[in-house]
Amino acid sequence: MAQYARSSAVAVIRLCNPPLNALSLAVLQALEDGLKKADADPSVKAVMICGENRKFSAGADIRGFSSPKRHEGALGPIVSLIESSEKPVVAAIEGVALGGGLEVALGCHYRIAHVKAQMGLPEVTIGLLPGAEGTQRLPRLIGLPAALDMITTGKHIPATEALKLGLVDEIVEENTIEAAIRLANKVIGQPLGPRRLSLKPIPRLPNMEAFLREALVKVKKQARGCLAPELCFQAVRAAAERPFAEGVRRERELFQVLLTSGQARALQYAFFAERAVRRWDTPSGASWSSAAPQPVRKAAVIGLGTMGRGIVTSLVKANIPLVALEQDLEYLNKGRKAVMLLLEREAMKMERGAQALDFHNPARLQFTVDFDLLHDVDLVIEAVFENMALKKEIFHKLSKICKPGALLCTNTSALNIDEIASATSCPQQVIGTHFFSPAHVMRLLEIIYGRHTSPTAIATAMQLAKALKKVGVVVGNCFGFVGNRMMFPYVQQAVFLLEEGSRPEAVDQVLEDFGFKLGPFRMSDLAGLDVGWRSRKDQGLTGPSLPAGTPARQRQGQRYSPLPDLLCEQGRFGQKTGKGWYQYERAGGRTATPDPWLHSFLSHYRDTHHIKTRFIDQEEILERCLFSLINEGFAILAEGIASGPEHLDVIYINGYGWPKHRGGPMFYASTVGLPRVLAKLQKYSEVHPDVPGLRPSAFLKKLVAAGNPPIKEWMSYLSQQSSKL
Ligand SMILES: CC/C=C\C/C=C/C(=O)SCCNC(=O)CCNC(=O)[C@H](O)C(C)(C)COP(=O)(O)OP(=O)(O)OC[C@H]1O[C@@H](n2cnc3c(N)ncnc32)[C@H](O)[C@@H]1OP(=O)(O)O
Repeated sequence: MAQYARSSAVAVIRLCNPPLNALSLAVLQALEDGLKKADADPSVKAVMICGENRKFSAGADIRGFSSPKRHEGALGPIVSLIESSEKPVVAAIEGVALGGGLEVALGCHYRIAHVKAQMGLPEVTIGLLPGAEGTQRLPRLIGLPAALDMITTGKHIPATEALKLGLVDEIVEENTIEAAIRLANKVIGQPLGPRRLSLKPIPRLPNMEAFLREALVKVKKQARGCLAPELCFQAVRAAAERPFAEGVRRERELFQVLLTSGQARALQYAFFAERAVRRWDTPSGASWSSAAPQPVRKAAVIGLGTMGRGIVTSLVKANIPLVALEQDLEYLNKGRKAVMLLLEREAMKMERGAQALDFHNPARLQFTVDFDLLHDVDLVIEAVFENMALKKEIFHKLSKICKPGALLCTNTSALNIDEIASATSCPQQVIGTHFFSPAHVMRLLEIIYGRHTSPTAIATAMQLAKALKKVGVVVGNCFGFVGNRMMFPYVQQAVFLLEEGSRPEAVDQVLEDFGFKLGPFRMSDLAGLDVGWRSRKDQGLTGPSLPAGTPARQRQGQRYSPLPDLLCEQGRFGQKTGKGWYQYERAGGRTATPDPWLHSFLSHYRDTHHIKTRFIDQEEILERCLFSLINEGFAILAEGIASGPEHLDVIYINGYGWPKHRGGPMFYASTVGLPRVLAKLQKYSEVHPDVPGLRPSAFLKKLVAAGNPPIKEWMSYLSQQSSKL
């Protein structure tokens, strides 16, 4: 857990807990033992702390925060012990020094880092604060503004920036350990007082009060309901306003508040969920552990509309040579211009600058209308209009032109992957890659396997997600896949609530207060109401193919709301037309304001259809929208479309703006309690028997009958069911 060795007068303590030397109780104990041994040995004149496998430490073992043997009180005293050592202690930072790992380094008298090392205090991202005196030491070392920024955002900073901030004393390009031992030998006998951060004053700012006031406003705005950033702020403020020991006491109090808040548990669940979905499997037995990805040396994107442009940008940023194809020169030139603009912007944001992206080099990014240029690519992403016939035509062409083994991906948000694959002679190479808009920004990549998709194809798509710095989530093939399928009942409830008496701004407010970035109506206006309208027309739910005499508010015996169709018929497509569920300052405007026209339109609609208006409270809005979404999640799990609740949660956090501090919809259901979710669905379903989305799923009922087991056990109840069949 920590090795103790000697390099002449320097004691070397190496933290060992692969892969990232997380500070478990055992590691902390071994570190303390090592420090005491070095202290007791008169032949030891200095100490060097480093990590096994060229990684300093990724911080406290996150699993420890929810284990009965909690370790949160253990690290602070060890950091103090390091600092108070009468022998100089040098931290040799390689790989990562994060959270408690960086706090250990802050206790050391000197810090030396490898040029490629990353440092940070990311506790805020898992709902905590740097509770081992980090909120008190860091501002004393690098000043209040930089410390506040690091602690409230949790960002990782590269060693070069750490050097500029004064966080490390030196960076090295070669052997960090040797350099640290040299430094340790050099500083033997030098006074340690000035190196003890707890004794240093915080560098004063000209107007500390004003700085703190403005910083708090910024932190609150960014936090949107998440507690940790504000409590991190308060801990840092204590550093600015109180002596060290008092600041430490305040830090501990705030840490306890966070630890028991529920948000920390949700965020830590989300941390591990994101890692768990990398270990994908399918009901047919394909799995990450046995499937190997194919290399992607060259790719192609077909279609340079909004999605295609973002996808091209993403691939160029990942340094993958690319052919971008459009149907004709007019579309190609328009698409090329837009892509170049996006890439210029991205290059400006990136540290390495435009040249490193190399997008002006035709060998790296080629625009064409010639399908034959796709003959040597390893992977194609089709991102054309959401139209089955068009997609099938393209895939038929691709299976003739592309080299054997090339992966054929379709960017679709709902269409049947098997039907698209049926147009090819190689259905095993066809896979869905559902990007989210804007595709170069959004982290989620929903990866959909069809009946014939090979394990290699899934592994390659997952590898692609990683190369694009996205979170790939593997799911099965059904209408809307996971994300949109769960979204349908949610949006449907939102619209039904308008019919019954609510307003878009009231519904949005409730869901935004819950933590969504955008409520359902603001989100629909942003995405464009015409997208769903087109899909409903294709499904025969509205438009010319709707049989004459179909009741306005019913389809196949189920409740249907024509409200979104009626808005589209009025040309109200959302932001793009300046009017939708809200009005905007102009077509393409982004500032939504409640629209009196819409309010009177709703009143008139209710009158026409003899709907009695009633006041709908916040609880009902929240429950009907969220519980119907969650209910669909249980159906998805039962059907084997996703292999665990984490998949649904990762999709919702990364693709649909679900508040991460609530852990995703399925985790949220587990915190509400499944019996309550079931009871509420039963209640609403009784009032609205013609709404299938409110009818509790059999799997939810089964889990409740089984006594509301913890989320990590849910899936075992499904396998029990199938083994009985
Ligand atoms: C006791 C003291 C009290 C309070 C103060 C201290 C608090 C803390 O230190 S809280 C922890 C702060 N640290 C972090 O939040 C860092 C978490 N880790 C990461 O962000 C990433 O792992 C990484 C950027 C360091 C590396 O990313 P990557 O290369 O993609 O590797 P993985 O994320 O896949 O990680 C590999 C493997 O390690 C597990 N892991 C990583 N960090 C921790 C950790 N701190 N505790 C426990 N486990 C950790 C990670 O889950 C992966 O394992 P699995 O695939 O099995 O999940």
